[in-house]
This record gives sequence, structure tokens and C-alpha cells, in this order.
Amino acid sequence: MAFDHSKYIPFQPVRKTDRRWPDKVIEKAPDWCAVDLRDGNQALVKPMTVAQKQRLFDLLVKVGFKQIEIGFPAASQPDFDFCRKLIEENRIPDDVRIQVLTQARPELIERTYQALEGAKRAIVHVYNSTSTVQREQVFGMDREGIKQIAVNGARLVQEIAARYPDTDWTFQYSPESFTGTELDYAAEVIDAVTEVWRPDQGQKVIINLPATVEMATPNVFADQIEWICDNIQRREHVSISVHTHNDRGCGVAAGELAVMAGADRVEGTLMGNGERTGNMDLVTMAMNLYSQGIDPKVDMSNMAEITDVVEACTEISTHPRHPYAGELVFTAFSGSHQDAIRKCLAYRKEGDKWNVAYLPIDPKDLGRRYEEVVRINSQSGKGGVAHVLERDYKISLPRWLQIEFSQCVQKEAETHGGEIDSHTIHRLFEDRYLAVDNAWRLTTYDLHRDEEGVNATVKFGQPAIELKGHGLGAVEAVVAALQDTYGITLAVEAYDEFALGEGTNANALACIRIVVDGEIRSSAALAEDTTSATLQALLSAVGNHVGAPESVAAATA
Ligand SMILES: CC(=O)SCCNC(=O)CCNC(=O)[C@H](O)C(C)(C)COP(=O)(O)OP(=O)(O)OC[C@H]1O[C@@H](n2cnc3c(N)ncnc32)[C@H](O)[C@@H]1OP(=O)(O)O
Ligand SMILES: CC(C)C(=O)C(=O)O
Repeated sequence: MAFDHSKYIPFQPVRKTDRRWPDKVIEKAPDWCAVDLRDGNQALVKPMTVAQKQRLFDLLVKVGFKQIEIGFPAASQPDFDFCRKLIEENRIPDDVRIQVLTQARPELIERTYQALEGAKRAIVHVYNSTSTVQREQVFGMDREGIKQIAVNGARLVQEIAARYPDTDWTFQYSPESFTGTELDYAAEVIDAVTEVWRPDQGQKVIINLPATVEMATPNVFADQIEWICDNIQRREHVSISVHTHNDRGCGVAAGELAVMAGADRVEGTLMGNGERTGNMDLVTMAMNLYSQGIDPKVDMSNMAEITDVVEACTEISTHPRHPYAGELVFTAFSGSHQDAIRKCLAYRKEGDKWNVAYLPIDPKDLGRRYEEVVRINSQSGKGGVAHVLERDYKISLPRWLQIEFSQCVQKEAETHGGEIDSHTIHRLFEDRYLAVDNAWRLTTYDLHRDEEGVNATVKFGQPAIELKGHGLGAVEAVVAALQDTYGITLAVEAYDEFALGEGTNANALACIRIVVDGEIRSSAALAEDTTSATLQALLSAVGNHVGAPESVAAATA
């Protein structure tokens, strides 16, 4: 059997009885390090050109990242050239520290420093694999041998740095494949490295703990981080960094739980590009903090620019459901969601804290528009349809007409499939309710009130027909005239008038529902004033039932 789960070994949980991280709450942003130009780049089908790297670097600086891993200069000429370009062309702002990666191999470390010559400040990041699988199967070495690679690398990093005293150096060590490494052994290697570097004597040191491959649930990673923080020497003198991958889809969760467990720093990439299923997504984690009222210390307000640049440099498109960044992440198609969003937005007052159902953050904060929040398809309801007409055409519908019209929109959506845009919704409304048959087009009206009510005269159609009637109000008077003239029974079930907002040609909208000879007819009309709109809506509704006015009048006579 090819699909055989029994060939996999379950991950062993960390034996821990003093777990504190589950009760912690993140209250401030960690130090961020963007590794798009290194881990992101090494995972691309087409690694970035120097020009693409420059564009992405400039974006990372603009967004506010202060530590940026720019590549693996000893591994490829473009990475080396890019490092030289940044330094020689003085393109690194004073508050930004570039970071470069190297394996713990002498020739690579030498070349790394050549790439960094002249840098004002830099992080040299050296790594070697420490996991059981790598020790046994890749390096064929025991624990001591692997530790020696780390220690030799650390020594060389320190020695060569001393040749460049004008640069402000930070050293970073990663026990690569940390998640597959026994914790006591990881601590032993880290201690051996910090014994060389002596952060307690003033050297800036970062110990980066990678989930090179995400192997367990994020709580297990948090246990590993808390354990290391509790058990390494010189903890208070080093910055503990994490670098998570997304193999199980929990890269961000692991990063967040690791911060709860004591990590000071988080490495990741914009939109999570990186090896296999990607790196920890900086956009998501930063925006998760933001949505909790925590300053993420990076500015994601121009999300369109972030996605544009990342897409252009990685040649990977953004998933429409990508948290905070995807095209559809602030869009509701479902009727009940649309209804709740519409009501919450209407309820909200200037200066209120954000508390809108179905929208974890205000889309405007990321440069998005409320227009894209409600979009209509066959899953939508009356609230959404009403919202679109209000938003785009300043047309407010009474509840009874929202119910009726949304069924018409839904039928259209079901017939054609997919989305119905706002223009089509408006056209459907016009065709179904606003269209006026010339034979029933109101030309003039005259209303006189006396003690017994209103005497109404209406003229409509071409050639003009004039009707007179009497009633308690204008509508009742015209209803009476129509009943008498056409021999119909007519009752008005509902009618509503609205003054229209700015930006429309008419000033008033009237909506009416009548029962004529036992049948329901609804209509609406736009006009200069509410009385004209109401009378026109009434004539149109009657016309829908009666047909050509003269012939019926003649037949009745
Ligand atoms: C988890 C990560 O993301 S780590 C970053 C990984 N990034 C990359 O691999 C991209 C850049 N790498 C490269 O371009 C190349 O691998 C290079 C230039 C670094 C090295 O290239 P080469 O030496 O030609 O080949 P290769 O990578 O296969 O070398 C592996 C050798 O390095 C050793 N090695 C691997 N990692 C390390 C390390 N961190 N420290 C010391 N030695 C190491 C291996 O044991 C192997 O040794 P062997 O040749 O005796 O078997
Ligand atoms: C070099 C290290 C930090 C790495 O990229 C990883 O382990 O994923």
C-alpha cells in the first residue's frame, strides 16, 4: 500500500512540568529579521537578480525592518555582488543591520567576510546541522564531531571579524535542524559556541533556533524554546531568535508561541515565501499583533505595494485568501455576513475601537476600500444587495422591497453563476422597478385639500389621459380614480418615500406595493419630488397589471 501512515515516527513531546508559556500574552513586537533575500531566495525556481534583490531590499527598509538577511554571499556570485553593491553604493540606512549566512566551513567564512568588507554594521550568521538524522546520515559524525564544526566555525567567525575593527559585528549561530535535535545536545552546542564568543563580555550574539522542518505541533516548539531559554548558559546576554517553517501549516503559530516561550527575535519572510511550504510569514505575524492593539514596529499600510513587489521579485502570486493581503480576505459573499458587516459599520461612530463582525481589522488600515467588503453572488442576501445599492447608487430600499428584490438578484446569480457586480444589480433594479411605460408616464398632477380630504387630478400617458379622484390623502385619491376608471380592485400594501443622497439626478425615490385584483405588484420611481415619485410608482404598478390604459378604459366604458 503506497499510502501507509505506519512508516512515520510520531514526534516525542518534550517532558516538561514547569511550562509557563501557555499563560503568557504577547505585549510587544519581537525584533524582526526579514530573510526574504536569503531563505526566500534559495527556494525560488529562478533566484532573484541583483536588481530584484535591490527592489525587495528597498521595500523591506521602507516597511521598517531593521535586520535584513541579504543572502549567502559565499554561495553564489549574485549574492556576493549584491552584498558589495549595498556596501559600496552606501545603500544601507544607518539604523539597518544587514545579515549574511554562511555554513561553518573555513573557505565560506573567509569569502563571507570579503563580501562584507566596508560594512558599518553586520550580522554574520553561521550554522551547522545538529539533528540526529543529519549527524547519522548526512555528516556521519557523533555529537562531539558536530559540536566541533560549530565551535571551529564560531572561532573563525570571531578571528576574521577582528581583522575588520571598523565594522560593528553581531555574531549569530543556528543549530540548523534544531527541532530534530535532542534539547540537551542543542544546549551543549549553543553553550560551546557562546563560550567562544562570550556575549557576557560584550560581544553581540544571536542564537537562532530554527524549525528547519516543522515536525510537531506549535506547542511542542514552544516547549523546546522555553526549555532552551531555561537551560543554556549566558541566556541573559544573548538574543534568542526563532526561524520557523510552515511544513505543517503552523509557521506563524509556532513563531507566536515561541515568543510567548521567551524568544526575543523572529525571522521570516513577507508573505511566507521560503523553502518547501515556506517560512514564517512576517505579514501575518505582524498584522496579528496589530489586530491586538500592539505596535508591530513595521508599517504594512501599503499592502498593495508589498504584494506587488513580492510578486514581481519572487514570481509567485498572492493567494486570494492570504491573511491580510489576499484579494478576498476582506470580502463577504455570504448574506448573513454582509448583513452583520453593514449593521456594524452603520453602528460604528468616529473614534470607536474597531469592533465589526467578520472583519478582524479595518480594511482601510491596509489601504483597502469598503467597496470590496460586500460582493454579491448566489450566497448573498437582502442586506448585501441593499448595501450595494446604498453604497454605489445612494438608493435605500424599504425592508419589504429588499426582501423582494434580493430574490430577483439571487435568481439572476443562480442563472448566470459567479458574481453580480454593482452595475448589474442597479440595472436589474431599474428594469424590474424603475422602468416607466410611456403610456403610464406621469405628466402633471394637481392636489386640492378641503375638509373632506384631497381632490386629485393626474395626467399621464401619450396621448394624455386625465383622471380625477377623491380620498383622505393624495395616494388614496388617485387609487380611487384608478379603481373607478379601470374597474379594478386596488389596495396599497406598502409605500415608502426617501430623499436621495447627493450625487443622484433625482431628489426622491418612492417604492410601492399594491394588491390589484388579488395580485401583488411592486414598483418604484425616481422623481424631483416625493409626491411625483409616489404617484409615478403607483401608476407603474397599476400599469404592470392593466397593460395599455386606453384599451382597458375603453373596454370598461
Ligand atoms: C536550512 C537552510 O536553509 S541552510 C541554508 C542552505 N542554503 C543553501 O544551501 C543555498 C546555498 N548553498 C550553496 O550554494 C551550496 O550548497 C554551497 C555553495 C554553500 C556549498 O556548495 P558545495 O560545497 O559545492 O556543495 P554542497 O552544498 O553539496 O556541500 C555540502 C558539504 O558541506 C558540508 N556542510 C553542509 N552544511 C555545513 C555546515 N553548516 N557547516 C559545515 N559543513 C557543512 C556537508 O557535510 C558536505 O560535505 P561533503 O562535501 O564533505 O560531503
Ligand atoms: C540557516 C537556518 C536558520 C535555516 O534557514 C533553517 O534552518 O531553516
